[in-house]
Amino acid sequence: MIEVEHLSKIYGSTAAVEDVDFSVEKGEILGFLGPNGAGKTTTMRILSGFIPATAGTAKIAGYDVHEQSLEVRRNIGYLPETPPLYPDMTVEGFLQFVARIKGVARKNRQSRVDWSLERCQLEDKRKVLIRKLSKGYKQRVGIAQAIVHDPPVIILDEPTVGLDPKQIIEVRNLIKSLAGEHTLLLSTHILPEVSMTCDRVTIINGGKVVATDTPNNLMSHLTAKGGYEIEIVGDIFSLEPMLNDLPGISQLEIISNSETKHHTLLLTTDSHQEIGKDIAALIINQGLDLYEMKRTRATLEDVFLNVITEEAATEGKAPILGEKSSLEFDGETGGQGDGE
Ligand SMILES: Nc1ncnc2c1ncn2[C@@H]1O[C@H](COP(=O)(O)OP(=O)(O)OP(=O)(O)O)[C@@H](O)[C@H]1O
Repeated sequence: MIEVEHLSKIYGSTAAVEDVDFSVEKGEILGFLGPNGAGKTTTMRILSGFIPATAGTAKIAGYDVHEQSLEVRRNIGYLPETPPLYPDMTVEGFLQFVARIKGVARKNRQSRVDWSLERCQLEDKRKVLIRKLSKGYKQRVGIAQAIVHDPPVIILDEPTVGLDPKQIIEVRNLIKSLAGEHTLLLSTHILPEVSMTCDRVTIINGGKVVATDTPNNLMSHLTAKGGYEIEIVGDIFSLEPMLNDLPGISQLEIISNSETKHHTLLLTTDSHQEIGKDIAALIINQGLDLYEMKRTRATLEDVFLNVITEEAATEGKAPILGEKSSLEFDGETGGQGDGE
């Protein structure tokens, strides 16, 4: 449904997007994940026909975004980072207006408007002026205007930015409910958003695609970096060398309280072997009290940092871990909503 090949956009001397390839299958939600300035908005603006690419091709539902822009506009619903709303119109009036300019036949307009109001849970706000709505409701109107002409492809640029945690959950549920009958491309710099919402994720950094896979596959590539977190009480002098000698353990960190003899063991394993029972046996045989033992696995954060660090290393650049600050690891930090 969305096919992007060798897409590039150069602004003067800045390559905002460089040789980007990805595709989105019918009914799928693809997350487009990257830190600020990665090239997400630029790619989405090219796909929705707002700006031309410098090189490469992009097709929406089989139509070339450059050569067949009219067909592309009919087949696409786009929510930019800032929704294009008219504050002095009512919700229903605005959706009627958008349906008209998007070419919905007069006889179908009211049913399309009613459908999008219902899908976005806006029915009781239909007569309210847009300027009187909370940020969360405005975002729903933004999504409603993107789907009112029933496009098969929906592109959403950072749809949950600035929403409070309750609004974030509501908008994510709405997005998930649109998949299946629609194909969605969703940009975000919030890591948990992709694992919660998307079927696959394309990671973009510095204008280039650095990985594409399902969130689970991306994480399982790093299972080798999993390990165990263990809480024990007792004397651990003889346990420490035994653990270090145990095959499959690549790293051992111990945080101890010498007064209470309470120790937290952080073990990193370097293989796919399950060695939990061997570790537990060693602890018990040493006469220590085992309070808690849990498996720790790679997270999407690890995947993201891993791929962008590898990318920087292969290009001879310094690792860009500093950019971590522009990527939210905790998606529930919005907090601008004015209540619903
Ligand atoms: N009109 C423009 N003129 C010049 N440079 C631009 C323009 N638009 C974007 N850029 C640059 O292109 C790069 C990619 O920007 P883009 O907005 O696509 O990133 P993004 O991943 O969407 O980031 P954000 O989440 O901050 O919007 C950045 O370095 C940006 O400064």
